Amino acid sequence: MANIVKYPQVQNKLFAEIKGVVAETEEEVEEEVLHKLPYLKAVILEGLRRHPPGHFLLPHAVTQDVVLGGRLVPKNGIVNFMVADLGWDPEVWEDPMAFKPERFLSGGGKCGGVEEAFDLTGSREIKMMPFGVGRRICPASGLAMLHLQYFVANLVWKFEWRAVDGDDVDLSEKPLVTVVMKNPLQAHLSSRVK
Ligand code: HEM
Repeated sequence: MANIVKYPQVQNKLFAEIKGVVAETEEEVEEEVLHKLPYLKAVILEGLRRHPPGHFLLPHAVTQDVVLGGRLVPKNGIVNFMVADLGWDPEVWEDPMAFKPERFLSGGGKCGGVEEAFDLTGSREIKMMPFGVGRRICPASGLAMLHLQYFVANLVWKFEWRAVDGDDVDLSEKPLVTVVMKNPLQAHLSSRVK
């Protein structure tokens, strides 16, 4: 939501996309239409890439000696995966620190591709892993994606979000159990409901 407030063009594009599939009189964006909103999904994916709630996975361990990139990880050795850094790798992502949902849409840049084809589970390739990958992937990743899409769609459908005058939204992060905003988002909301 902070990026949506910071970049009004993202919010306008999102609102226009929702308006294209939801009748103006509808109070709610229903779950059934979420699959018709590729830009919404791209915004959520970009949020998870740029600001993954966990900068590390749960610690994993190897059950036998493994050589990874020329280095030995000994049996029972603990491996930590640097989730945030993976999503910010300039070798993989063009202009990685910028918030550009278009990169998840067809032809949207170095990591572009048809949005539906983006492999969040990492079963084909791993470009980011906000939910982990493989056997220990977050079992609620589908539920989390559904809720993120549903809530963001409805928050933008029902309210116009504007930054507080003179306030450049500060995206600095603070690590707690998950990573949160260092300075919580402040915004002016106006109801769009007529
Ligand atoms: C945006 C929301 C969420 C994110 C980014 C997220 C991310 C993650 C990550 C990175 C892991 C560790 C994976 C690994 O170590 O390989 C994990 C594990 C887990 N998550 Fe989530 N999660 C989210 C929401 C949820 C929700 C809503 C639930 C429960 C309803 C949940 C339940 C779990 C459980 C039970 C595990 C442990 C799985 C295991 O160790 O086998 N997560 N999650």
